Amino acid sequence: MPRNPITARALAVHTLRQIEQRRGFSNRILAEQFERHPDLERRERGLTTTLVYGVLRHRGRLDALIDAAAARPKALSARAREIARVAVFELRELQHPPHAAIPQALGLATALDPSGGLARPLHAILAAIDREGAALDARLAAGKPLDVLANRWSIPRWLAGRWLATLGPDVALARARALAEPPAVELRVDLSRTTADAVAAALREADPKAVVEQLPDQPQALRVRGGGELVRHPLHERGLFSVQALGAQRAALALAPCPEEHVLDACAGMGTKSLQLAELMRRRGRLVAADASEHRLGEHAALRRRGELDVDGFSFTTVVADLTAPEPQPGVDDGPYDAVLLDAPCTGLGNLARHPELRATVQFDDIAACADLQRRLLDRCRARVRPGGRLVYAVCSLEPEEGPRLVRAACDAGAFALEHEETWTPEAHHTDGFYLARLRPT
Ligand SMILES: C[S@@+](CC[C@H](N)C(=O)[O-])C[C@H]1O[C@@H](n2cnc3c(N)ncnc32)[C@H](O)[C@@H]1O
Repeated sequence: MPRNPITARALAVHTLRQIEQRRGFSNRILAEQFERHPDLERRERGLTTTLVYGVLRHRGRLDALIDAAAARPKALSARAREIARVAVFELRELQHPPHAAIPQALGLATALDPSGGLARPLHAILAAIDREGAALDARLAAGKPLDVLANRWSIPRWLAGRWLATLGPDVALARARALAEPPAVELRVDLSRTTADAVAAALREADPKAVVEQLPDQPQALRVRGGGELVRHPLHERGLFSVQALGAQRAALALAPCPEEHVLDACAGMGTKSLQLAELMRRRGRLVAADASEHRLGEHAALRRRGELDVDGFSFTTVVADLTAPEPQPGVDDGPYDAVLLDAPCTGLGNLARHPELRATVQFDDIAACADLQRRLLDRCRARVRPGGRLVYAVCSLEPEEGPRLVRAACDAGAFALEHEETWTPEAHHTDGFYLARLRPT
């Protein structure tokens, strides 16, 4: 007999457990699960994605609601709590009717424990939240600012305290609200080979329900909602667009590499910005993409093909190197560069909407640890820029120690002159948090 296909709710619970146990990136673990269930229909994949990201974004609030409704909240096993979180998210955030959300959750609980020992307390919790959820949510939204940020908006308490101190309650609350929203997919169009109009038209044709927005002051950018899995689109396969957040798109633009220049993409990772640098260089000159992770650089073979980077007059090399090392790194230190992009490793705290699992994994001490690594990378990368050349320092975090404070300290120490600075915030720009600075070594 054919096995029953897995349901979206069951797969969401399993994926959430995996993300928590492996402390992994949500997008990678979800993609891995979809690969294991290739027969899952598009609609079910969509619901699984909504449930996984929604529960991660609202976890603090869902737990506060469950704790308020449960007779013995500590008695819930980790899996039972995950089933409850999914159902409460459906009831409170998606406004799914109880007759859809509750029996599904009870079915999962009964499959785990056929005696009903799990389903009975779960039923009591969900019935209470169905009856009183609006009042419970109103209570979470009405306390002291620190409690509201932590309980209603699911910001880790230590981070909520920092935001209140540095941003004040209004901005902290606006940021937390913005980070609770599912973000649109942002795309960068390769303007050296096509136009934003042409890509927008192709996306609308592929999915007439997709909402594709062009941004007047960012001609390379598109913002898409509901367009399905865009990385499967043929134009993505040809490298004519890349998935990249708006602020991140600005880093290479701020560096403004020219054709024939010698450019270093320090911390190139999987190469999204390397491809953009090549586009801006019109595929002429020399581009070195370096990173400590051989695994991440492994993506560059596909990038080379998608981006048509193997052309006469353009040298694109990929180098595994620790860019903090004091000794010269072969393949990287073969001459000073006209321009260096340092897209530094960071806490990722600007990305809490797109990577909501970071709410649970990033800790206070990580900020100082990242800032220390960033300082060493900035110092070594400065030595790689030719006199008169330029460096763009960028991070997807809005914590001052990783961005403006670090850059100011380097400028105050006489290492650089600050030429340009940009900060992209979720509350003001409806995108991921991003900071960048263009610096001239002095
Ligand atoms: C923010 S990610 C880069 C993302 C990439 N630029 C992109 O656009 O896809 C930071 C990168 O820094 C790399 N990294 C961390 N420590 C490093 C070091 N000491 N030397 C070189 N690269 C390092 C990580 O492997 C990671 O790929």
